[in-house]
Amino acid sequence: MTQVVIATKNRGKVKDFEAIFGPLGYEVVTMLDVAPDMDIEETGTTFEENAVLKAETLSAALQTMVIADDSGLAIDALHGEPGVYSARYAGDHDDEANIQKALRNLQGETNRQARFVCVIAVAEPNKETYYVRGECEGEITTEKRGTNGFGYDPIFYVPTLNKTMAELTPEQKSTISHRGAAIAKLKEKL
Ligand SMILES: O=P(O)(O)OP(=O)(O)OP(=O)(O)OC[C@H]1O[C@@H](n2cnc3c(O)ncnc32)[C@H](O)[C@@H]1O
Ligand SMILES: [Mg+2]
Repeated sequence: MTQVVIATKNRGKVKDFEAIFGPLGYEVVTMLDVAPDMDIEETGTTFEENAVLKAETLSAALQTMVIADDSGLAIDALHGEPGVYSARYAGDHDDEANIQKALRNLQGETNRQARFVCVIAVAEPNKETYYVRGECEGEITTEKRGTNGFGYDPIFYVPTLNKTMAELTPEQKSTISHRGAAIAKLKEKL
């Protein structure tokens, strides 16, 4: 089976990638499998910078093609916060604390418009790195709903489906999500 190496340690993202690459006949391999002790510091100020950084660092270490995903939530009323800091907004990868901070900062706010952004970078030895970007529009709820997915999914409402991201199956999520949109663009390039 052909392997795709993803420079991530986020099990939620891995599930999203498997939902899309699995049916295409690819085996998804991640940093948890091939480089569990490696930590790539996300020093960039944009999703693009961080995605390229993660893909190129792991690709150089493994000398193989690597895909990386840098993503996050941009809330209009909070001027795009938490943005590239989505994973470490309130606590390092503490989804619950991050959600509570977002809800607290939006208390009494009527503008709930937000979008998920996903930039996927592809790095390969001796080739030029490239990236694609996907977005998904939604609204921040006032309380959590649903238990699927990860991160901010329980408070991200998708008006067209009348559900939060956490109320969707992984397959449903991939058809409308920022990650699904980015992977669709990626498939055209691979
Ligand atoms: O860097 P890696 O190891 O890939 O994993 P990470 O969780 O640190 O990933 P990011 O640096 O890209 O930060 C993305 C954060 O944005 C949020 N996020 C991204 N995509 C999401 C999605 O589909 N649903 C909910 N939250 C998401 C979530 O809090 C993630 O931790
Ligand atoms: Mg990260």
